[in-house]
Amino acid sequence: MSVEAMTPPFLQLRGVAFSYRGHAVLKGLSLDVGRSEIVALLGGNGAGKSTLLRLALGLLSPASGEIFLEGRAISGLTRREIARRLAYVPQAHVAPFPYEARDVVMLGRLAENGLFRAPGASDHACVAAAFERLGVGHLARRRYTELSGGERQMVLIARALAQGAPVLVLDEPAAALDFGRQIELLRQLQQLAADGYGVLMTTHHPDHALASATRVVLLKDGVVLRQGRPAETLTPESIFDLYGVRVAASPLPGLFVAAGGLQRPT
Ligand SMILES: Nc1ncnc2c1ncn2[C@@H]1O[C@H](COP(=O)(O)OP(=O)(O)OP(=O)(O)O)[C@@H](O)[C@H]1O
Repeated sequence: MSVEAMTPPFLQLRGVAFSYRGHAVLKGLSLDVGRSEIVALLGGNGAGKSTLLRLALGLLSPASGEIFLEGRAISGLTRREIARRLAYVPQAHVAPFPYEARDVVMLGRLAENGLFRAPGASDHACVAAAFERLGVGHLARRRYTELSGGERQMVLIARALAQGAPVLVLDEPAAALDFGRQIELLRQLQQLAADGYGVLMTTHHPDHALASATRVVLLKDGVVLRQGRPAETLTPESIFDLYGVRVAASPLPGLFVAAGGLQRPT
């Protein structure tokens, strides 16, 4: 058996169910995120996508079923152990204090350092590398509160990279971005996946999933309606089942495919 086959996926959900005060949101849901995978989670408003992310982050506990990070049950991991395995990118938010963007990214190092150790040279190098990798080094000294929504989103992704976890969990990462930056973001995610990261993201854009995901998971009524390769899974029928709207077979309305895939012309 190959090493690949023996290594457990970065993230596994097995039969996960969850209710908010008697309101069942997830009813037995299973999915995996492995190395170099981009898993896009789609579902209508209120389908339970954010709830699923909160469960994966260990912020909520399932009523039944199990969640594993690198094969270890999340229920047995400390917050720090979870943070070393999984980094969360929330939707771009406004910070209460005018930190410099590089200080926001340094927060990603907390998982490694804890609250009481001052950042060292290796932490500063890690933060600089995260900015560099995303091509947004020019934002490092800017005040986070003065950045645009799209710029903040890139800073939050840099923070997740600085955390050093192999799985990135992103909540609608393209929501605040203009069209060009959406394409750029998806390209970045593809590059990160090519480098071995596992990516789990929610999206309201089937076209984003088609363009970038290795697998899509369609969530409805608390269960996985379908999951599989984007081109085979995102069909007019499944879009209708998911959102109740009829779309043409090809191209989907509103779908603009960047020439040559997601590569931006240089
Ligand atoms: N803290 C909470 N207490 C009670 N109910 C909640 C809570 N958070 C979410 N819900 C409910 O759980 C369901 C799933 O919500 P969730 O935010 O996970 O959906 P979502 O798929 O992320 O939705 P959207 O696409 O609109 O962001 C909704 O019916 C919502 O009203």
